[in-house]
Amino acid sequence: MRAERASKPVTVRAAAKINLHLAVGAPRPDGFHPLDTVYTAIDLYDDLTLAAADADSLAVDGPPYVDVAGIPTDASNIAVRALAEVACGGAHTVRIGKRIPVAGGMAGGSADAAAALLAHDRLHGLDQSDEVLLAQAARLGSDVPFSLVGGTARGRGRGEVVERVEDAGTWWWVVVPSDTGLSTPAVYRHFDVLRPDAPSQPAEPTELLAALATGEPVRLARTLRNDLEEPAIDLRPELGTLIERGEVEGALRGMVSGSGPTCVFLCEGRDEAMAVAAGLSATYDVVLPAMGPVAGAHVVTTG
Ligand SMILES: C[C@](O)(CO)[C@H](O)COP(=O)(O)OP(=O)(O)OC[C@H]1O[C@@H](n2ccc(N)nc2=O)[C@H](O)[C@@H]1O
Ligand SMILES: Nc1ncnc2c1ncn2[C@@H]1O[C@H](COP(=O)(O)OP(=O)(O)OP(=O)(O)O)[C@@H](O)[C@H]1O
Repeated sequence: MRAERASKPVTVRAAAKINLHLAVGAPRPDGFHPLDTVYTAIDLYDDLTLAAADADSLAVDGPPYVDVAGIPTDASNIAVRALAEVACGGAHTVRIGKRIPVAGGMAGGSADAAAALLAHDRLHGLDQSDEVLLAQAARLGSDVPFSLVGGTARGRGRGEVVERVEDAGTWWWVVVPSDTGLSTPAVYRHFDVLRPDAPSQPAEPTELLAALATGEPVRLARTLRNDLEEPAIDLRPELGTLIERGEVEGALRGMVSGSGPTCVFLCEGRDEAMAVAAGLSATYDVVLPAMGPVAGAHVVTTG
């Protein structure tokens, strides 16, 4: 969220997230679930380029593992919704270079929304405050404020109230996307079926925050938690098999990312991540080593 000003096309890079702690409470009257979560941003990015134009247009491309066909190119695209939210008049071309799996539980759409908000601000030289951008982000989705902030941060409310937390580590991951996405609302609905006794206050990440401050991966692995893992695996039993396999290959811990179906594996370091990735590649087509934490949405090119 650094201030850079430009009237030429602006490219903003925004990262995928992993929920290191995702504690979910009983649904609120508005249907959303209260969360206590700790997000971390990893070096798997979407790049969004915004330019002023005579007519609106949107184009998306990405490597074969990205389900480009599953991304709407009309007004329902969340990047387009973000621009509509902040519309200052005038048309835009939007180009999204997508690397974050679609409907994968890694906040891919949220990353694009955050990128669009920041690109719009910089393209038009608005230089709005972080508070204004964060409020715009929260209106677009629960994960969008974190996509702006990046690093490692705690999220409360429905996930949109974010504050940075101390993180002394460089964490190495292996990311394994699925061919077919999972609907976030469907996973929350299944959580409600499996956990009718969910508490109104979600569990706090006390042990996890202490582990983050030590920078020790073995300790972090012991404290990872995702309350949406059980419903995601119940909907997609093959995810349980994948998690077991990654741990056999040497990961400290495997887990479902957010609402899934992407699975992520925390490893002791870079070499171990490469070895786990090589082992999983024998069976799984797309296996992506990654590290974090990395920055939130930021300008990479202007003009
Ligand atoms: C699963 C997570 O990725 C974990 O970080 C998020 O909770 C989902 O965040 P998101 O995709 O930005 O979600 P939103 O676009 O705000 O909401 C999509 C849908 O997810 C469900 N939802 C989302 C967040 C939340 N705290 N409770 C919910 O029940 C609701 O059905 C909502 O209609
Ligand atoms: N720019 C976008 N990129 C990806 N999907 C989009 C976009 N705009 C709208 N969508 C729609 O949103 C749905 C959810 O996509 P997204 O990739 O954000 O899921 P997700 O990563 O599981 O989200 P989260 O982790 O925040 O719950 C897609 O199936 C698609 O129909």
